[in-house]
Amino acid sequence: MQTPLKIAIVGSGLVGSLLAIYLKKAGHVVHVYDRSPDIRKINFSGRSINLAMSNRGWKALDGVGVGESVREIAIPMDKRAIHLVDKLNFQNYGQEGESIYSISRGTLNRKMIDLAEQAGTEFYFDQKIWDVTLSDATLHIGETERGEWEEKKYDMVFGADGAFSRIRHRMQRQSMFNYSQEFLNMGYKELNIPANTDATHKLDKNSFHIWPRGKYMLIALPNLDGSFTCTLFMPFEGENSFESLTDRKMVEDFFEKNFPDSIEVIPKLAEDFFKNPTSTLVTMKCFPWTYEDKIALIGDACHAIVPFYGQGMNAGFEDITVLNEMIEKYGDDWKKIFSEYEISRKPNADAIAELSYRNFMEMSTKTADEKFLLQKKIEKAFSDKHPDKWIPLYSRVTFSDRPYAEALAIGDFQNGIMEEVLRTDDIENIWNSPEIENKILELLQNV
Ligand SMILES: Cc1cc2nc3c(=O)[nH]c(=O)nc-3n(C[C@H](O)[C@H](O)[C@H](O)COP(=O)(O)OP(=O)(O)OC[C@H]3O[C@@H](n4cnc5c(N)ncnc54)[C@H](O)[C@@H]3O)c2cc1C
Ligand SMILES: NC(=O)C1=CN([C@@H]2O[C@H](COP(=O)(O)OP(=O)(O)OC[C@H]3O[C@@H](n4cnc5c(N)ncnc54)[C@H](OP(=O)(O)O)[C@@H]3O)[C@@H](O)[C@H]2O)C=CC1
Ligand SMILES: Nc1ccccc1C(=O)C[C@H](N)C(=O)O
Repeated sequence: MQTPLKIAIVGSGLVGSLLAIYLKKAGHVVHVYDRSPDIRKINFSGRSINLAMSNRGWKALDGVGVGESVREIAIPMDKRAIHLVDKLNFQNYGQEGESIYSISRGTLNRKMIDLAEQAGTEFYFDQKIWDVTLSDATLHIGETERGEWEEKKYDMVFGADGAFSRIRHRMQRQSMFNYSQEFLNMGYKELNIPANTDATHKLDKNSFHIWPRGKYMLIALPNLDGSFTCTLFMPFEGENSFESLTDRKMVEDFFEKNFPDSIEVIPKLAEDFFKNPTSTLVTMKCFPWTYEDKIALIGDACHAIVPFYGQGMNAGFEDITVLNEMIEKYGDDWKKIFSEYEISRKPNADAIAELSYRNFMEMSTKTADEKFLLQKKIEKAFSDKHPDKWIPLYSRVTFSDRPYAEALAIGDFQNGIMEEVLRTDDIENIWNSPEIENKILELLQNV
């Protein structure tokens, strides 16, 4: 146990509420503030309705003994179901028994807040934090940005307030604070595939469904009630864009032509299309993440990434695992804890930002390419035979807890080898031969 401090966490999202449990168990007084009403008392209407959870997320949950109760609300997806215009392909994510898990954001967030409260955390909802005084960890809270503010002083403040963090906003106004933000020219819109009348799923429920169409794509993740949440990713402007679909008929014709097998399972297509918002996608990077032993950013507040690897929450949960490792190592030396935490996490946050960006291309274009599926088969066959010599990039990111930066570097090296292997004559027929195995073994020597 550390010497007890009075700690405020800004943001009762996924990261803030899990962090609260960890800090409470370390012996601190923990207050969590959120600008929104208590998510347990309202109909959750947020975006990105379900999330894919993988190893790093589970590790952080298991670290405080809450993984089991979250597993109860998770649906395993062991493969991609790739919907081409005229056929359906499948691609396993990992080895037998390895899956990513679809979880409802609302249900998960409610559960985490319940668990944090049971652990002794105090929550304050409908409390907007507009500013923080870095030197003495004082929060400035009020109804409106221009109205009266109340001050609340703490020993330490964590900014877990998401991609548009106010705590980070204050840190940005220091010299030597680096910051960048980049919006994609692509947005997303959520649609719904309802359950069958007997509450079964209309598509295979243990697959992550993808309709890859190059510059745009549709995905669907299963929910416990038999429905799927679909997300359409598409450019804002130009041909095949949100801007170009202006009436019901255009939307229906677009889906009929491009996602023919989705039409019959999305009954309220046009209605949902015009009712639901088109949301933006942003990558945000910054450094440092901490100020003295007073303030620390965590989760999306210090590394918002595009969602295409399904790793944003997982990376935020891993921040907590690493912070906790530093707490266990350095005891009450918070300056050391903070500096080791940010040094350890920053290169990995940058690496998963890059990998996430690249994964759009993999999902929307490569999954529709037979050569790519062949590459995956070769990698799997080789890795089954030589697990000590080859772990595919996807598995390093998703099914391991090795650093993201290492996954990125090794993944690039492996990709160079695969490009060469795929250039072999008649590779379509000899991909599983000793010749190819030996070629890979040989290329692996050239480190
Ligand atoms: C479309 C989409 C799909 C995604 N899919 C996945 C996925 O499959 N897997 C995955 O791992 N990740 C996914 N993510 C990323 C994931 O949603 C985020 O990484 C995760 O929610 C970050 O959690 P957080 O707690 O840091 O921030 P948030 O969840 O944003 O929580 C921040 C909280 O802070 C509160 N807040 C903000 N400002 C203030 C303020 N000034 N005062 C008080 N409170 C404030 C907010 O109300 C909110 O409750 C996806 C993201 C998107 C956009
Ligand atoms: N990486 C990404 O591309 C993105 C990730 N996310 C993450 O997804 C999750 C769910 O997000 P969700 O609840 O839908 O978030 P929202 O998009 O609804 O954002 C929540 C609040 O942030 C403020 N905000 C939104 N857009 C901007 C902007 N461009 N500049 C400044 N402030 C802005 C708004 O505050 P106000 O009302 O005061 O203006 C808004 O109410 C969160 O984890 C979030 O961090 C969210 C968006 C993009
Ligand atoms: N959750 C997501 C949200 C949006 C886009 C992709 C995902 C993914 O999880 C992709 C998955 N990891 C894949 O590579 O097939």
